[in-house]
Amino acid sequence: MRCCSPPRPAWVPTCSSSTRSRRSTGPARAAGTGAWDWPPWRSRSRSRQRGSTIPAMLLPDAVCPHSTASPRLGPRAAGDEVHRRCCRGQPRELLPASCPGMAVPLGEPERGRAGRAGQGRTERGSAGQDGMVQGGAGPWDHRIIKVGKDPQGHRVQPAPTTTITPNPEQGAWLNNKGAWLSGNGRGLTEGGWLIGGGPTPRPRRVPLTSRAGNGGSGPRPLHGADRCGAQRGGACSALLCPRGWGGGGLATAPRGSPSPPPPARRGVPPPGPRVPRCPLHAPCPPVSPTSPVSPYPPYPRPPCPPISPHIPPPPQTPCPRGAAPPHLTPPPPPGVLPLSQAWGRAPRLPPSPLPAQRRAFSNNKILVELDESAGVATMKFKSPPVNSLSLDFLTEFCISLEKLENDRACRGVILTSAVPKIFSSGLDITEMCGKSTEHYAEFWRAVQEMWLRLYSSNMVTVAAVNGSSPAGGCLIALTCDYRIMAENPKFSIGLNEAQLGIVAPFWFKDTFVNVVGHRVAESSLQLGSLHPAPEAHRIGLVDELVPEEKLKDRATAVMQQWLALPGKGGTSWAVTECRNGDLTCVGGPGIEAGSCVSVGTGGVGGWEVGKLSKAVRAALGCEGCAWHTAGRSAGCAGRLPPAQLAVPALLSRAGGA
Ligand SMILES: CCCCC/C=C/C(=O)SCCNC(=O)CCNC(=O)[C@H](O)C(C)(C)COP(=O)(O)OP(=O)(O)OC[C@H]1O[C@@H](n2cnc3c(N)ncnc32)[C@H](O)[C@@H]1OP(=O)(O)O
Repeated sequence: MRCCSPPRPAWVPTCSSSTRSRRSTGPARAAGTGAWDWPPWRSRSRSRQRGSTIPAMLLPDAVCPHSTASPRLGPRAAGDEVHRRCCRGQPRELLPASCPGMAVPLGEPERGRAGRAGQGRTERGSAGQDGMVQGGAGPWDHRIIKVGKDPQGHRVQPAPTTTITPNPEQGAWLNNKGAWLSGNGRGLTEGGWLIGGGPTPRPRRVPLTSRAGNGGSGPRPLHGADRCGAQRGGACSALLCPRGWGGGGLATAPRGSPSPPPPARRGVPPPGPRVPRCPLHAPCPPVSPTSPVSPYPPYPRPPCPPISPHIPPPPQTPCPRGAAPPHLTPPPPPGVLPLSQAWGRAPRLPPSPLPAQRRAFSNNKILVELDESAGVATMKFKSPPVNSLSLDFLTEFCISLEKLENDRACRGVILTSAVPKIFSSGLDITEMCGKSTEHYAEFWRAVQEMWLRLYSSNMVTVAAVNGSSPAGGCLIALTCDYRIMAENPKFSIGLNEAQLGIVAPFWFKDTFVNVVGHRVAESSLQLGSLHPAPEAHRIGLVDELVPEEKLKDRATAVMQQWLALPGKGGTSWAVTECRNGDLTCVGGPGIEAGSCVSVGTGGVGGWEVGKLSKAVRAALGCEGCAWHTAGRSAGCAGRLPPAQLAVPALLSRAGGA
């Protein structure tokens, strides 16, 4: 129930006050032009000011005192009355849809009343009639559309069908009847209609049936499961509560639907397909038709707890290990990667005396088996024929890794392949040609994220290389703490990009240099060498060779050795950032950002995406910063003064066992 009632944002004005403030700020006309220079109700700017993106247009009319008149007078009459009483004959185009004066859908007989809205700016044709609607002076001068036709020139249905022409730059929308709409893409209101949309304009017509929910005082916020705030980690705004908000659901009209479905009675779902109820929220208790319960939701309402999308909320029982379970740890601030949570994890626990517990989860590309008693997971690549690193693979890799990061039972990961003779063939070449620029960007972001997450993992990472491992496959192995390879001379490993006529990105190169040293890396990269296993061992590219059948056992033994070390048994590292010429610790595993050794001024924020990428960019761009790991330093560490180079070594592990 708590989650079903929609929140009333603290800043939301009541209808009357918002009407007042709108009037007080007044829709100013540009001098001499007669055009409205800015719609004063533009909720977008209001929302921005208040740090919210919820447009005022989505305000509940429940907060409008006028709405009390609605049951008595009926929606039309109430609308007329309020329009006269409060809105002082303002052109309808300039009224917010949350005003009950707009309760009657445009396109109904009232339409004629609106007349012109600003000389020379918008001129409303009758619905369905072709005619020009053009912008006048003002920010939307350029806007010219045809009444009765959509932007593609297709003829559209007469009113109340609405075609929306978005102007993302201005945050304003124009319909085919010349009325300005306001909103931020999460929902647009026009009279008795509420038009769904997304940040990318996706015109959908949704007849507003929710008026029935409170006696018909005006438009209701649209809610669909796809818009549930809780599903995006925010507060739920589910409006499907039968206690008043929308009468149990909003029907979604198919495109071009000629008319809205008949209004529903309060508490009775309207006909038509129902928007699915938010699966994250408990259903509201049934409300009897005669229930004296207020149809309006109580507010302010505490926000729903942050819940990862698609993961059902875990039972909030005490953690058997005595520490706060991960889902009860405070959510990271906005813009902070969840990875940071892993840094703050409680000290490792000694191996459990209980019998070995194994868990496994799998996705299409990767099989993960977690031995809880050992605290070790094995990630097996299973993407035949060659485990190429496609976007899907990389995404699933990062998700699996993050799951393990956040799993308190897991302290180390062994990476290996379930495909015979191939560890990984590297980046999927088909992802790098014939695709859109956006796809390339997404793909490369995924490649980098894979590298960053693995390199910065809080867990011990061991690569059990049981097959060939060119290019990107080699990068995965290089990014681990330790590499064991099957001693099969047919298996080779290396950064062979030069043989393909491409250049290994500099962060591939840096990772390579960190492992094999400068000179070996230089010649190997220049030749694009793929080193057979024995040679790879000789040059230090892999740490040891073992017969293939012993690879798993050896990897497990190495892992135990690492995990037996004090502290987390993992790598110790910190991101350092250059500020005013000084290095500052941004954070690291078990190291609170800003609370560890810092050289120079203050600590900085933590694992914040922007800052991290800035640090990494700076590190890799040799701007005087370095991204360090204990025992290996990436980037341009060589340029740093010795004192700064010593910083990572000074970092002691906090929170170790
Ligand atoms: C723009 C800057 C980018 C810089 C960074 C680039 C990083 C990279 O990782 S680039 C990719 C580099 N990878 C390679 O060069 C590997 C090429 N592949 C091989 O050497 C071999 O395929 C093998 C040793 C991995 C496996 O050999 P084998 O068992 O004999 O299998 P096949 O050669 O017959 O291949 C089977 C099948 O898989 C396709 N394939 C192989 N590698 C890739 C790949 N990287 N991406 C996509 N697809 C790959 C291969 O084409 C075969 O497909 P079919 O012909 O359809 O059966």
